Amino acid sequence: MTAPAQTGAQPQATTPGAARIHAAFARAAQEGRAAFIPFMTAGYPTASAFPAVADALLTQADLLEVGIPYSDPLGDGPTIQRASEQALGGGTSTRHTLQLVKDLRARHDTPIVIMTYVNPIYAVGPREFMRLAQDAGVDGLILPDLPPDQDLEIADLAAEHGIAVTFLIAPTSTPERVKLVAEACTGFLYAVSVTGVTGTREGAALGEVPAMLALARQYARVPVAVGFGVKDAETAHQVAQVADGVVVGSAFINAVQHGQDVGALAASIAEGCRKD
Ligand SMILES: O=P(O)(O)OC[C@@H](O)[C@@H](O)c1c[nH]c2ccccc12
Repeated sequence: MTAPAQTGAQPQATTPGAARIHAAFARAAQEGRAAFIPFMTAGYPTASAFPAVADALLTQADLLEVGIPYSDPLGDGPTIQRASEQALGGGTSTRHTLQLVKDLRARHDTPIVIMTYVNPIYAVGPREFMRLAQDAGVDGLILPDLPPDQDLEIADLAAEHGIAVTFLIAPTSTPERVKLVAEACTGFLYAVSVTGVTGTREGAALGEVPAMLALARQYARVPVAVGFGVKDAETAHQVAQVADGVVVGSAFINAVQHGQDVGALAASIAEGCRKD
């Protein structure tokens, strides 16, 4: 396995999920690309239509991020909030999300990471949640509202079940915070491109992102992905110059909502992820 671009550090594969995630980043890097990581809310637009949307994304994805719909999503902008409400209204629960992922993993070998706030994990029960996630073939968890120094139970249980964890940093994170978060990540590190909610980055400048990544790379033993506000091949290409992975969420929710061709958009953004 090769190290993530620009770090020289060897990713430490602490779990089978981490190994699969690191391999996906390494494969993309070998091909001269940042890993392409599309996001989709589970059960959106409906529970029955979700698998086809996910299949379209998975044909292009290096990793797929699946969101557990949740009623109080602090970090989510209006687009993803609406998708969550619609999915919840259609009956997509946390358990159902894990079943949808299990069905996807039966058809695809691409690593799948679950984005969830901690409440849905506690609602099911952390141990039961991890058991179901492992059984579904979940490779990693993205935990946007879990400070890695506050709840060691979740990260420990994830590791016990072979699942990697990802925490977030933002341009406002202090150097101490960046160090803490970067060292706690076992899958990849998620760097938020802006301070704010999903889907909101405006303008073309990368701003503080390169400095944030340079700091994160001093501590992270895992690849670093950037998300928030990437919406097309052009913005993906810009982020791909500095990041090991590019996360795209709201643009795909919008495409589904407007009946656009998700596979075509994914192909175009995946092409934008090349590093040149
Ligand atoms: O929607 P955007 O701007 O493309 O950003 C990705 C983001 O949606 C996805 O990773 C995500 C969805 N919900 C989240 C909550 C917190 C952090 C990240 C997320």
